[in-house]
Amino acid sequence: MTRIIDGNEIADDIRADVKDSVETLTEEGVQPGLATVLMSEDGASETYVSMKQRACEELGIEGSHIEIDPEEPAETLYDRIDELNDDPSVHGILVQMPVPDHVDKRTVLERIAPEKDVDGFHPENVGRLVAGNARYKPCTPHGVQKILAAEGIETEGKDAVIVGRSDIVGKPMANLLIQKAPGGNATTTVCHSRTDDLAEKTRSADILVAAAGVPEMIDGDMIAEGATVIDVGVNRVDADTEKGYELVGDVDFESAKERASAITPVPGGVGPLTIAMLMYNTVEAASRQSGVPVELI
Ligand SMILES: Nc1nc(=O)c2c([nH]1)NC[C@@H]1CN(c3ccc(C(=O)N[C@@H](CCC(=O)O)C(=O)O)cc3)C=[N+]21
Repeated sequence: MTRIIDGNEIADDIRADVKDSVETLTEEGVQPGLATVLMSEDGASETYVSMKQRACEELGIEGSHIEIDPEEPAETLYDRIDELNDDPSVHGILVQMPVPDHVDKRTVLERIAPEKDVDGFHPENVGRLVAGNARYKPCTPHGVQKILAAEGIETEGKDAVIVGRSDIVGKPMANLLIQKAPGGNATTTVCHSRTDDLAEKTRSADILVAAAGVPEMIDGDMIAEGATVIDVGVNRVDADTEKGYELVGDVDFESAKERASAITPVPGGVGPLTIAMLMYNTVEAASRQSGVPVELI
């Protein structure tokens, strides 16, 4: 029987643990704070940012939110980042991606103080991750590791295939899976839009991570019998629903579940973990910046 992985349940356990650590910090007079910055009128981005703020509220993390009109000059965003860097009540800063075209993404990522970069996207933090000395593991790949651990899926010695080479999922996922560390030690292949014979590669996977951002591009015949399938895709496709869209993954769930031994659904798979790990990183940031130790698993 194929196991349908319940991401909400795994995220709940992590959030409970994070909440305990928030209490430890607040008892010591440290109120963990996360600032989110949105410079976009995109509906999906607005939804994700409000979900992050709601998660803060639930866990007792002080959430603050800044919205910048996407027509504003890039300097407005850079200035706000500087202010947040200098604000001791803010331990974590997240600038929701994507930013408008006239804003230089690299400048944004480099402007955030590395200690407050709870996304783990600052080049210093990327470098540390690659060197096996991560400060904050990027939320989505970290969440995928938590799913595999919670489900008892061994990575060591296994063939892991990632489809997608983005800076926020594909590349850090590959780095975590090849690390000489628990949740790593996998033989890791990264595929992308220029890969010859993608299906041949995906069929060789014991663990397949789909993170290309292309709706339902991975179907059952691209998956080995008994593989673990982790679907990172969150694609909004037009549909005759109340919201006017339907959320679909990068995996064709119906055909994939006939072959996989375990599979994450969309929604309710990786997404909830992304938010839980953001809370986790924020608490870690507050602990490091205050010197008050916490125990996070
Ligand atoms: N600086 C930055 N950091 C991010 O972490 C970041 C970002 N920019 N830009 C966009 C992506 C996307 N992302 C998601 C988070 C949660 C869900 C999530 O919880 N999804 C729910 C459903 C949500 C819905 O109903 O739309 C689920 O899969 O069950 C999805 C996607 C974070 N991102």
